[in-house]
Amino acid sequence: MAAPSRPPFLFLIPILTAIFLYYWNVTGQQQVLEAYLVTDLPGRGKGLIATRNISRGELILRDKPLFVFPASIHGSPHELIAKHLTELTDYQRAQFHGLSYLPVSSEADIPLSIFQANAVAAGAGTVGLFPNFARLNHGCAGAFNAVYSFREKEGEIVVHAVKNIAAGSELLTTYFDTKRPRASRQVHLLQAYGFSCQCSTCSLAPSLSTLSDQRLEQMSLLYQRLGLWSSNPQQLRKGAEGEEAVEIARKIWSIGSEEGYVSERGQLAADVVHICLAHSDVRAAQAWADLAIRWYGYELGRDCLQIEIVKKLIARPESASSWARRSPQTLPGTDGLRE
Ligand SMILES: C[S@@+](CC[C@H](N)C(=O)[O-])C[C@H]1O[C@@H](n2cnc3c(N)ncnc32)[C@H](O)[C@@H]1O
Repeated sequence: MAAPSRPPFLFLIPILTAIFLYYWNVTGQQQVLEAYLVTDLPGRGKGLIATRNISRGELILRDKPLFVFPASIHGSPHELIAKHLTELTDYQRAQFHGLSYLPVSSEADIPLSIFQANAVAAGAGTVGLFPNFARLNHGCAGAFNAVYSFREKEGEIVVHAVKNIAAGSELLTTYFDTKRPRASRQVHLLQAYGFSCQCSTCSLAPSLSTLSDQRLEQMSLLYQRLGLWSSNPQQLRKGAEGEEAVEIARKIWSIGSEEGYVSERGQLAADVVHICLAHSDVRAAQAWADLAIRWYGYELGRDCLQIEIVKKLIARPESASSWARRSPQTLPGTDGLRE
């Protein structure tokens, strides 16, 4: 009996599959899907575990909100949440009800408690509930390895790795500014989120914890001093001047490296760009701009708006609002700063 003839295009199937898988990998789509799994973790509900090594700067997840709210509302938050819930699909409602919440005195309070335990800022004056992102647990100071940011244009939240993360490690973001001592962080986390933090920074031995507290407090004070800098000479508010201001930024950077606190660095470097431009030092401004672009890329993604702004600024320094507003000075660059 003659063998049934096979359609001539069948041989294309494995080739097309290989091309598809290659494209899937190369574009990073697969990486986004497979970078983590959601699992139960003892004493912390659910959390995200890396399923493979993740490199600093990788996009870990992106998420659309189930719904968003104005940050301050006039009516009853219960009613507003109830209204939003009726507008969700069954699947979305199940996602919402599956999220964690703080202890409540009555069942009717559960939706609000879910919202309070999980919602985050979603642009100016707005908070949103992002169902996949909401599974991300918290780590303080040197313990968190991922940061989130809201993309106005896409209306979604994105999470990027700010450290290299080994397969099997938990992905942790930070719920608030943890540049403060352990005791104060613990009080805040217990009140606002109902847990006693056991992250690697909170679990340091007492002597190391004291050193960590000192570093974090110092970082915070230095940020305050840097915040007093103004490009406008009429607004001298006890702020550090030129070289001193840049040295403060360098000190913040170094303490951050020691502590393992490697966040907000894109913004820090971008602030120094303005200081350098105010003192007409384009060479130093360029060095800080390079650093800002690199760190914004890690923290917010290489396609973020902040990078566009820095690039435009450094391409036409004279167009900056801070340009040459202070006396010309040669300022410190970025040499010797550790990653
Ligand atoms: C936004 S949710 C995070 C996901 C949550 N674990 C879950 O099961 O859906 C916030 C809640 O997670 C828990 N959580 C977050 N970080 C934690 C940590 N480091 N240690 C213990 N519990 C934590 C707390 O119960 C907190 O109220």
